[in-house]
Amino acid sequence: MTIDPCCEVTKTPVGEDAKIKVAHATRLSANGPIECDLSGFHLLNSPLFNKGTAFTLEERKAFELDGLLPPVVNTLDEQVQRAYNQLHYLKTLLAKNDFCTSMRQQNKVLYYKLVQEHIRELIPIVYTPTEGDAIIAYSDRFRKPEGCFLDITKQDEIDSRLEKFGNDKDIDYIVISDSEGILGIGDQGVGGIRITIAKAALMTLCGGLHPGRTMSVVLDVGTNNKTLLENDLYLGLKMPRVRGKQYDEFVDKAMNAMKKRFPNAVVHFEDFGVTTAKPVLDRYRNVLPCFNDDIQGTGAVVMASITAALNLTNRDLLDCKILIYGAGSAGLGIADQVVNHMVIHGATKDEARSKIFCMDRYGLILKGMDTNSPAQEAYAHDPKDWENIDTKDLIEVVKNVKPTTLVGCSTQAGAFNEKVIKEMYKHNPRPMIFPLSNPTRLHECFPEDALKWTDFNALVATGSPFPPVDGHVISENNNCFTFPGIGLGAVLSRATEISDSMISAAVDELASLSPAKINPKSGLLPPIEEIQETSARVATALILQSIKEGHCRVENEESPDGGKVHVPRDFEECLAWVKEQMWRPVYRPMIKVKHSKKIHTHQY
Ligand SMILES: NC(=O)C1=CN([C@@H]2O[C@H](COP(=O)(O)OP(=O)(O)OC[C@H]3O[C@@H](n4cnc5c(N)ncnc54)[C@H](O)[C@@H]3O)[C@@H](O)[C@H]2O)C=CC1
Ligand SMILES: CC(=O)C(=O)O
Ligand SMILES: [Mg+2]
Repeated sequence: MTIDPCCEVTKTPVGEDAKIKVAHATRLSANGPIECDLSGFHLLNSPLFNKGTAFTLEERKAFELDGLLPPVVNTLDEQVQRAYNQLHYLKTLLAKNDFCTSMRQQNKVLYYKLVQEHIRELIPIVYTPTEGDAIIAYSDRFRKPEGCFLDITKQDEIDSRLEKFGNDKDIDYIVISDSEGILGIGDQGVGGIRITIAKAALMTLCGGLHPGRTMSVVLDVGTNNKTLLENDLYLGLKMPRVRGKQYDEFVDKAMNAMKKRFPNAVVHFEDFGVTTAKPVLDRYRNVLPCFNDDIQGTGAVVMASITAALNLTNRDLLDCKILIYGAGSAGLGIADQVVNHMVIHGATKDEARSKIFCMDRYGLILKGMDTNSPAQEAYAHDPKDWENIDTKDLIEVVKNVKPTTLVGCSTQAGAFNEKVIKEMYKHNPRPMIFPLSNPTRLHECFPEDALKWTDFNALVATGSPFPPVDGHVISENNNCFTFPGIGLGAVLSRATEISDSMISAAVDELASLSPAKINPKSGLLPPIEEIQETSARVATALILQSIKEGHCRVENEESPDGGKVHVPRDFEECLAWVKEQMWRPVYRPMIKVKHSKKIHTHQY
């Protein structure tokens, strides 16, 4: 059985005699027929190849499906309509999430088409916030495994477990988590596999990566979640989370094995714990192409929202003062991204850092506090400037900083209360207020309140989706606006690394797409309905920057037509090159072949 997204077949006959001429237009061509050597029940049970009632009469003959399907042949649109009707009978969000999961396991094209057609309604079901509840309930609601489970007690099996997903050039993108800091719901043990599946699915939905070429991996190192440990049905390792040297060695073995087996894959770190996320990123970012979504993806989307808000209100980047409430992975990632961006746009590092104020559970981060992590110490302010001020009190800190931007990534629901917001508004006529803590119930404030308390002058963007408030669109300030484009760009350029300046280029591109410059009420970020176009543009900006920096490897590769791959330097031409390689949920004609060139067992 094979799927070779590199192969574009120019003729479209079905059957074993089909004369197949392969014309490689681009490395990942997303059009044309695909080869398949499955038939009968095996084919119907293969989510990547299954078309269900949409198999044509010719395909039913060629693939031995006669008698296994009712006689009517449906179009994809008809199937989507039927699936959408079924979804509507379901009463709870979790039941809808289950329905979508099982559809993804049956028929990928139909799943992605359904979600794409109803993206605003369904993204909160297949991603945050509902996915968080599905992760909490993973062991209780488990039906069918997806993804790759690497187990700290079975380290000699790492490679053989990865091998089941292919070889060498089979995988473009790996999402990996150790599950310690899932969304805002903490340590979820083995259930964290689902965040890697959800993020990989968004790479396809939003970033156009082929669903058979992404991979989801959980590192099971135990859990400190008491509820899970006490649950008889818990499916992961029932032991306390392993830390320190043993943990580091396990991560190291896993990363080396991935690099060896899938040398072209980009690695996306997701929802590691606050003490491991940054060290793991720092350890591997020069070893293989990788990024941490919570740190860099979130930093990038927040920086883009800040830029869009500044453009809207004619303010300068260097006039910003940013108060970050919750200095963990996301908070410090945002701080780092703002500093990088300011430096790229002309500030010195010290000047840029002086604009950032971080608060954590022990109050404003000041130099010499023994609770500071090394990453927090970089943003510590001089205690002399804060004498006689209660730095544990957010209102007092707001009063003294007079921030232009208030960002929440603390998981402290309601922390941005009326007094805090009104204090901010006193000093700033167009405050930027970004409560980012997921899921929705943990947001530091709700958009309706923030707008009401500021006479509708606040520029609000939130971590999870919210409906508009009195005609004001609330943008979802979620890393799903950046990681798909960053990942796609890194995959297509075959980036050797993902540098800060490549991410800054992505930020500028995303900010330039803000609809607020045309209509101030229409949100800081482009609508989710345009996410594929947005991701393609973000990817293009990243690729062009990777070329400037010498991080683009794809031009060393042989092009399918015999020469070397050439990436166009003109933005619009490069964008077309990117789009040509993006996978889309359409049924491609299928060619029956006897034997596959490659086996990807995970496609079954
Ligand atoms: N919108 C988006 O795209 C993203 C949202 N998030 C959300 O941000 C939140 C934080 O995520 P991470 O940074 O990954 O978690 P984390 O655990 O690394 O950081 C949370 C930080 O909040 C601090 N904190 C706890 N109580 C506090 C208090 N009372 N006052 C001030 N700080 C306090 C913790 O000490 C910790 O440093 C989560 O809810 C997560 O879902 C995270 C990444 C992306
Ligand atoms: C969105 C995301 O990555 C988080 O909440 O962790
Ligand atoms: Mg995350």
